[in-house]
Amino acid sequence: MEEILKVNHLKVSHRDHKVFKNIIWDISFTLKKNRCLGIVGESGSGKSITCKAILDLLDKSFDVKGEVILNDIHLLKADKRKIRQIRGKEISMILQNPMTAFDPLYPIQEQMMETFIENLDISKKEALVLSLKALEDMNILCPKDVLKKYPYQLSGGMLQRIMIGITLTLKPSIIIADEPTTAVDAINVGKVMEEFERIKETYDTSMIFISHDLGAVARISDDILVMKEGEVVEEGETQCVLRTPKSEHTKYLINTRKALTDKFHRVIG
Ligand SMILES: Nc1ncnc2c1ncn2[C@@H]1O[C@H](COP(=O)(O)OP(=O)(O)OP(=O)(O)O)[C@@H](O)[C@H]1O
Repeated sequence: MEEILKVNHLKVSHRDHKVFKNIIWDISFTLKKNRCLGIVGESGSGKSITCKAILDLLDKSFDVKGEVILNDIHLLKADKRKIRQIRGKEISMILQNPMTAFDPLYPIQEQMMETFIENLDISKKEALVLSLKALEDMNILCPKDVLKKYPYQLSGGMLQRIMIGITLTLKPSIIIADEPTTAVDAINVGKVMEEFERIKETYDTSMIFISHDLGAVARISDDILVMKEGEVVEEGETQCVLRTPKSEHTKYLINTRKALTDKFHRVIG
């Protein structure tokens, strides 16, 4: 299977005055074309830092070593302009909190149009058509009204679905979704997850899906990477790893998830 993104011996450390801390020890993995790689691990295991390091989104207090190769381009060696282009066109990130991705001062329509004009080099008229289509594709009701709203007038779930719509319109080769349901209310979590399943089925894209929720990762990913304290403790095809986990930590995550599900079933009878 064709590999689209290769991460080799990634190491990340952080320096705050005289305090030095290793965050990612030495991890390697690949994202295969048209597959979804789930990265699972408890809070603080290094999932977000790994993805930010890949996209050069960490500030100067972090030191990043190793190789990140996207279609033969070495991202950690590429100049800032090239990286910015890649972030817009090749790799898109869907963040934990969609509220932070939107500017509170402008209506959704203006922000969507600006993003499309900047990244797709199209006219205002075309950008408006695309904005409407992006919301329609997400099955968002009354899309014309939604476009007129300010971010604070919409729920976290709605904003995240709009974010997904924007991302899909840009047609990146890779989508990185970092805990995309964290800021979404319980009622809308299902809808956002359904959108991710639809992306997998319908679009020609490869995806990294990060979550501390093993259930969500199991539902969406083809391959899985289990992280603990900045290291990869297990990797492989998701169904295979979940059926026959080798690492004690994977077993622990599976049992924790099972205990939660059992409790839920007891509560709802
Ligand atoms: N800005 C920062 N400065 C210093 N250390 C940081 C910073 N951001 C994260 N870290 C540290 O890096 C480690 C990994 O954090 P990271 O955010 O990648 O974890 P995570 O697995 O994504 O957790 P979560 O599920 O809570 O988002 C943690 O020990 C965290 O304290």
